[in-house]
Amino acid sequence: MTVLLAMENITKHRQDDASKILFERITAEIAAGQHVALLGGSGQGKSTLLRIIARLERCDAGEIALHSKPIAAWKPQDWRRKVCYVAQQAVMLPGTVEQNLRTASELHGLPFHEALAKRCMEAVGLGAVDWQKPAADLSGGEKQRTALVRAMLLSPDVLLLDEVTASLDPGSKRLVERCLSEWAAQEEKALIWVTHDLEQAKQVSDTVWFMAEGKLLEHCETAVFFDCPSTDQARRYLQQSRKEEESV
Ligand SMILES: Nc1ncnc2c1ncn2[C@@H]1O[C@H](COP(=O)(O)OP(=O)(O)OP(=O)(O)O)[C@@H](O)[C@H]1O
Repeated sequence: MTVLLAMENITKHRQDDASKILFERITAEIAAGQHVALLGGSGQGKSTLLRIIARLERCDAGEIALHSKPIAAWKPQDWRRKVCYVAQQAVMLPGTVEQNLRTASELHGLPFHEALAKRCMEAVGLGAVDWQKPAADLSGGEKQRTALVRAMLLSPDVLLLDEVTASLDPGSKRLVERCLSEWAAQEEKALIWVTHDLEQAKQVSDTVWFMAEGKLLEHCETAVFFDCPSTDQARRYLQQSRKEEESV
């Protein structure tokens, strides 16, 4: 297994109280083609960790490297092309859908692959969307999927997905899961999914990273995590999540 991205002892303090730790000493690696579900209760810092990996926020201590090269040795723009973050609330750039799809590639000096963009839009269920429509007029779920396609067109080595299907209907959600999983498998891309949907985590990941009490408490194969988690915290988290799912 060739390590693509490595984190060592990543620590972050709380933004509202810098004397308190949000999480500490997170050490983990991800390889090309590996699909991680990053799980944990609300407020553990999962999104913060993704944003640190995406270089949108700084950690307070620790090291991150991509292809064995430390983050500080990369130009920020090069890092952000290879490690893309898709937020839960998709942010559209001003202009049309087409401009949104084109701009990311152009900003990074990459050619725009129109045929690939069309295939990806179709694969996520947006084949009928008018590319000349202002992106601001898309629905929340359409913006979310357009943002995903925009990120995939950059062909990042690591795609960071922050609850990206939370606003989608079940059919669109399945399309996105399938599209991302197939794309990642074909291209040997690494995915890190933050999700509260345990069924989704089982389906899309081969590895679970579980955060609780400010630490990465479990780091194991997905089946092992769900069948026999090794910590009480993970057992409680799974029980609680299943109860919540049953009550919906
Ligand atoms: N920009 C910010 N300014 C201040 N506090 C923030 C900011 N972003 C996150 N936080 C705080 O950091 C903590 C961790 O938030 P984060 O969103 O990373 O957790 P999470 O595990 O992803 O939560 P959830 O599952 O609810 O999305 C929370 O207490 C949150 O309020």
